[in-house]
Amino acid sequence: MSHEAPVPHTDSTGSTPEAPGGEVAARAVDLTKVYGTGETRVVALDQVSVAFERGNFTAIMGPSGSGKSTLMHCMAGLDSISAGSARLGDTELNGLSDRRLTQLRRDRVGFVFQTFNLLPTLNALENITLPMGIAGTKPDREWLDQVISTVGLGDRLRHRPAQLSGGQQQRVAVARALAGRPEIVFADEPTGNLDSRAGAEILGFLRNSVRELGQTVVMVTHDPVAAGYADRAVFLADGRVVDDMPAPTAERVLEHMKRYDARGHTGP
Ligand SMILES: Nc1ncnc2c1ncn2[C@@H]1O[C@H](COP(=O)(O)OP(=O)(O)OP(=O)(O)O)[C@@H](O)[C@H]1O
Repeated sequence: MSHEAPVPHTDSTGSTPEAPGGEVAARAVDLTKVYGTGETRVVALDQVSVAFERGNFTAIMGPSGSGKSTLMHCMAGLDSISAGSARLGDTELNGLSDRRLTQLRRDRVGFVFQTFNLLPTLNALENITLPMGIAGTKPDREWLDQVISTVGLGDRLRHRPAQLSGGQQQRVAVARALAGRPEIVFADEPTGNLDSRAGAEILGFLRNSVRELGQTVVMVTHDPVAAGYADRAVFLADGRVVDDMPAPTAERVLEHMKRYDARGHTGP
């Protein structure tokens, strides 16, 4: 196997109450994000501390406006941080220049978006390998084959996005996110534009990428069924972490959401 693809770092920041297991892939400590000033000031994240364990599949849940996407964007280096710390491996993101953040996203993070975000003029395989082309790294053939077979794209690699169903396009996006063997994959409502069957397939692939390929996945979702595929569900409300559920099932997540809504977000 070639060693040109980025290999996950092996720093051992250890187990903490915020990451109930082994090594930590990404960690927020007292992470605060404020948008705007004066009357338009919004505290989107209010001293959030959470750690995402390596080789784990975490769902971030919470009502609309609770800060899910903001947390993901700050942890992925897509948005700046107002106060506190966000670390990817042992790299502190707070204070990194735009250039370093761009490099970090390119080399160490995989992304899956609700809207697939594929380039229409490229075929599936070209879309999958494009980020590596930009980064100047050569695909690790064995890993790439494994990823492509995991997401079941073998006979569709020469098709362009318009010739693929939504579910197939999202499979390409998942393969693209995994192709560079990133330290962490962030998925923002990855099944939001799919019917339940295609959604289940994508969630199965994300879960397999964790179980079989050892990847680390953090997924923002509104959907209790989607959260049921994860190893852990972290619940946000009003910019704070309000609950942390190991081994979530769709039923328990739904029950939690009902209970929490019934309390009107007033805390435990
Ligand atoms: N660029 C921005 N400028 C100003 N306020 C913002 C910005 N982005 C998010 N916010 C505000 O921050 C808060 C958290 O937003 P965020 O998008 O993180 O929530 P969310 O939980 O992902 O919501 P949804 O489920 O609706 O996507 C909201 O009050 C939102 O209005």
